[in-house]
Amino acid sequence: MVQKNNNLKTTSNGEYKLRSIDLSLYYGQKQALKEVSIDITANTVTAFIGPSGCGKSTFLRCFNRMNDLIPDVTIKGKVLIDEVDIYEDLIDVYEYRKKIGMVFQKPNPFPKTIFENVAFGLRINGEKSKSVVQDTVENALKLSALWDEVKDNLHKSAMALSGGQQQRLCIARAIAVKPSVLLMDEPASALDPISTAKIEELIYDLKKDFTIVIVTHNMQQAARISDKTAFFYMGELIEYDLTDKIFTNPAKDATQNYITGRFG
Ligand SMILES: Nc1ncnc2c1ncn2[C@@H]1O[C@H](COP(=O)(O)OP(=O)(O)OP(=O)(O)O)[C@@H](O)[C@H]1O
Repeated sequence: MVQKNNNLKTTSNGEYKLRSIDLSLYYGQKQALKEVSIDITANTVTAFIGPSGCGKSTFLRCFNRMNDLIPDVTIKGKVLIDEVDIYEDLIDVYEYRKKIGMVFQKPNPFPKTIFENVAFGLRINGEKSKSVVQDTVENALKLSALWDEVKDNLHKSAMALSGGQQQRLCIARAIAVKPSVLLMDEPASALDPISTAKIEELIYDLKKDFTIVIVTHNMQQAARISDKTAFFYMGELIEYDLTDKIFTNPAKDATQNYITGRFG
């Protein structure tokens, strides 16, 4: 059973791992995010919920500057990681992206062995020590609750794994380079219920070491695994609070209507 942390620190700015301040984002003329401000505490799970097209994924992608890759995007406001504004011109995007791991909706292992998938980021970072690579791969696979299933097949193709195993492999690949933040965009929506349960347990375990932000359409999932929940609607952050509060006694009618299935 997932244990929630209902005593999250929310007082002083210095305590937050991730923040956005009045963040607006436009795709061309179309405004997809409207002055979104949020503070996320380290070592918590935060769920972004809301109807399709409300801006959840766009907002998630602001935290690793993935929207920079999309032409004609304009971003106003601030995004801070460890109190550093990541949209400041001087920041080294390559360096700070190492702090952020990302897991996508569909598992996307490389057509390489299981071992090489997890070792990939270390190799890119120039790690030469065989024993460091070996130990890191093993630890990442253990943290991702995949080690026991793959330890005898590390040099077989990752493509032969099941969808759920592939997704845990992608989590292992993301955490092998020791980010401090894990962004997950509907990481279980393409998986069967058993694999989904494994990913949910894993997310809960990983928050000891990582700050996790997850976009999900599955409200039961948000209720089960997250400490705080942010409800978005039409590009606005409508309500952000402890998950138990959002799902039992939300402050806004729109949140209430959404969680009770009245729209979305
Ligand atoms: N690359 C893009 N170019 C133009 N518009 C985009 C782009 N990506 C998203 N949008 C638009 O921005 C708005 C927010 O989209 P986004 O994908 O962030 O929403 P979402 O809440 O994650 O939706 P879903 O739950 O369906 O994934 C939508 O109107 C979408 O059409």
